[in-house]
Amino acid sequence: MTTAVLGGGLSGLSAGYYLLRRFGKPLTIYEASPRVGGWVRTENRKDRNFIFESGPRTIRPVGLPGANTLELVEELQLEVTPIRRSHVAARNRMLFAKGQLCMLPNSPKGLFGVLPPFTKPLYKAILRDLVTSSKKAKLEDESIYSFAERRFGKEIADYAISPMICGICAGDAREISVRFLMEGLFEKEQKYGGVLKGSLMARFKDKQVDSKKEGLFAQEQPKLYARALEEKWAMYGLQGGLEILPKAMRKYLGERDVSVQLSSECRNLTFSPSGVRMTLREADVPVEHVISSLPAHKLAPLVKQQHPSLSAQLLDIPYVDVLVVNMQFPGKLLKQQGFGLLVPPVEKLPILGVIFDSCCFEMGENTVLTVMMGGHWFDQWFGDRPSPKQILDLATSQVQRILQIREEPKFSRVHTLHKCIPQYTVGHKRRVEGIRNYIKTYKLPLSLCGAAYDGVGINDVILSARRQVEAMPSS
Ligand SMILES: Cc1cc2nc3c(=O)[nH]c(=O)nc-3n(C[C@H](O)[C@H](O)[C@H](O)COP(=O)(O)OP(=O)(O)OC[C@H]3O[C@@H](n4cnc5c(N)ncnc54)[C@H](O)[C@@H]3O)c2cc1C
Ligand SMILES: C=Cc1c2[nH]c(c1C)Cc1[nH]c(c(CCC(=O)O)c1C)Cc1[nH]c(c(C)c1CCC(=O)O)Cc1[nH]c(c(C)c1C=C)C2
Repeated sequence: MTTAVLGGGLSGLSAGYYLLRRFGKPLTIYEASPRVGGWVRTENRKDRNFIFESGPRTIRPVGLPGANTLELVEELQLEVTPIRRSHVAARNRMLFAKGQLCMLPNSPKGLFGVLPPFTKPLYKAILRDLVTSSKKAKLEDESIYSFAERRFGKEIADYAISPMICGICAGDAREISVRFLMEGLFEKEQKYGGVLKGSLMARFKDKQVDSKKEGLFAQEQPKLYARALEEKWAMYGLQGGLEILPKAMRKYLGERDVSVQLSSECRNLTFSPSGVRMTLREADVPVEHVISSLPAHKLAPLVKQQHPSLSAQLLDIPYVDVLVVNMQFPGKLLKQQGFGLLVPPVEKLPILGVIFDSCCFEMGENTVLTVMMGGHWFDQWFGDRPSPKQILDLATSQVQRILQIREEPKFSRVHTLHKCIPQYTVGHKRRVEGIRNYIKTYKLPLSLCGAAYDGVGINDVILSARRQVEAMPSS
């Protein structure tokens, strides 16, 4: 079968990897830009011993999706930089709220004291879940904010859940589906009438799903995953930065005669009983099957001519813009060590959070920080399109205020990431089912993977590619 993959981000490259493994060639990946990696982009300043990441920097080695990524990392023989659970970057996460930097609890003991910005011990929120019955009619979906407020109270919704949502999808918890982050908890509540009750009952009643049962790994779990469990990794990066991963995937595929065509934007897809005609800038290419890893809003115009309703459904998945400002300061300037800080949206500040890169990874005598801004609130703060200098000045002044750093950054970068993170708003699961049902009903030789559908993290987009390849007919 001749197959084409659209997009050379992590999901498209993964689709190429799994297609090669399952079907062999011929196989081509078409990428619109002149590089692979999509949102994964590293600037490695070897000369000064620091790294700027404008996209992701860490991966979680958790569960089946985490094990799957580690299998790939192992196959590509990449050098990992583990961050163990005992590491300061794994233990310390902060909030900037009510005018102060607040450490989030990192052990069960922390649930019993009153830790700012919270005004009550956190165990009370858990008790509230135990005594609150699920009297409401059974819900198909709701916002993660309303779920958290219902079960744990407004304070938890504002100061724990809302910033966490910012730190994953730069979104507003009042709009994001509870299924995005808490599918398991939501289902337990709906089934057993409470999150805690549900978790306990499920231990006895529900079957455990493990990677072997799902048949993902032929023999046993990947060695690197076993190492991550044994060494208690909380997360990991890659030596040289995360862009090493897409670069290594491209090399791996190239060495096996898979063509990765850069600067090759697909402009239209025409479906017929014999397959798909892909319109590129200079040629039309017929193939039997297409796997699209494109953001939903980029795939929509390609199918609009023949399938306007599919196109409209794809456009119903919203995206947000994020501003990323990387900064380097000579010397060790941070008074508090940790992964970073998040700013709860109720604080109404112009930043979403700051990552302490030089705490996560060894960067010599440098302080490296990444400030993230915009997201759901992009237009509110940046609607009048400030210049890169104005954005840098704003980020610097926030960092100086919050972290009491007096210096100006020596090196910096400002990136505007347009429509970089999809928002799994209430009803997302239904929308994705609708899109996939349409494709099935019209028997389109099209599979969809990537961040738009089945999870926004690196593990999710790699696994989504694998699942789509496995679901393809064998001839
Ligand atoms: C700021 C930020 C921080 C993040 N941090 C983390 C993190 O810490 N941990 C984590 O796990 N995840 C993180 N993520 C998420 C992670 O980066 C994404 O899940 C992942 O990169 C998405 O990969 P993808 O292949 O699905 O999509 P993309 O990276 O969007 O790739 C799609 C590709 O398709 C190409 N394309 C578009 N249109 C066309 C066309 N018409 N024809 C051909 N090609 C086309 C694009 O150029 C692009 O290369 C972060 C994301 C962002 C934005
Ligand atoms: C402030 C903006 C953002 C920060 N990171 C991201 C945004 C939009 C993007 C992002 N971060 C994570 C993921 C992957 C989720 C997954 O499925 O693995 C994505 C897409 C990881 C992550 N980072 C934080 C949390 C709570 C998570 C979820 C998983 C985990 O618990 O490790 C915290 C966090 N993110 C940012 C900051 C400043 C921060 C906290 C201190 C930036």
